[in-house]
Amino acid sequence: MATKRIFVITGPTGSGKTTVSHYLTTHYQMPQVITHTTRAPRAGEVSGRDYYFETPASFATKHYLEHVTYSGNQYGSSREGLAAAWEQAPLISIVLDTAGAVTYARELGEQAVIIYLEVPNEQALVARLTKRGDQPTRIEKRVASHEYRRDQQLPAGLSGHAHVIVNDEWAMTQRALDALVAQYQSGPSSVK
Ligand SMILES: Nc1nc2c(ncn2[C@@H]2O[C@H](COP(=O)(O)OP(=O)(O)O)[C@@H](O)[C@H]2O)c(=O)[nH]1
Ligand SMILES: Nc1ncnc2c1ncn2[C@@H]1O[C@H](COP(=O)(O)OP(=O)(O)O)[C@@H](O)[C@H]1O
Repeated sequence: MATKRIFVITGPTGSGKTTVSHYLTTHYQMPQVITHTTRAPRAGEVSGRDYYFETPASFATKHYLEHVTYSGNQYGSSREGLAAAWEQAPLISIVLDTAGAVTYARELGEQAVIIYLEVPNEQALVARLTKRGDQPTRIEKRVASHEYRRDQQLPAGLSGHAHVIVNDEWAMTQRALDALVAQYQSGPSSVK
């Protein structure tokens, strides 16, 4: 049985975390751990596929490995969700803010393969969020939030532990992801 690992996809809003997660699911059938949130669904988002959308009361009833407040909403990932995804395959993925990624690196050690995404040009990032359909007021609030500013830097707790991918041209990102999957499908490895 191959070693169980989790690809933890992190980075600021708009850096491409959802896009990368979707790519890993569609090209490598990598199950994604679905997390819980009290934020309202965006157009097209479905509960149980994108998130489990919760009320503050229902959010409080779950058992979390870690949970955070991000830009005024709560988010959390459960141990049960992790176990359920590993039942399906040894390589799974999750999308987290950088605080969650630090917790995973600390709790799971080498089992957590951290992928930190960045988009160096903020204007390009805002243009992507606009194209995604985010409301201008929502983008302003997000970009001004403490959590967004914090997630623009690789946290000290992940330094030497994260694979940094500059998500500028998608073809380059895809190549970096393909190389990483090949590396972990063929056995254990260290961060380069
Ligand atoms: N720590 C943690 N972060 C989460 C969890 N679920 C989602 N996030 C992160 O919360 C942040 C806000 O997510 P979202 O509202 O979907 O906005 P997005 O950044 O535009 O994708 C993102 O950085 C997500 O990666 C979770 O269970 N735990
Ligand atoms: N390399 C890329 N080039 C251009 N647009 C991209 C690229 N990667 C992602 N996008 C687009 O940018 C927007 C934000 O990406 P998304 O995956 O939703 O980010 P996040 O989950 O980190 O907030 C989406 O509309 C997505 O299609």
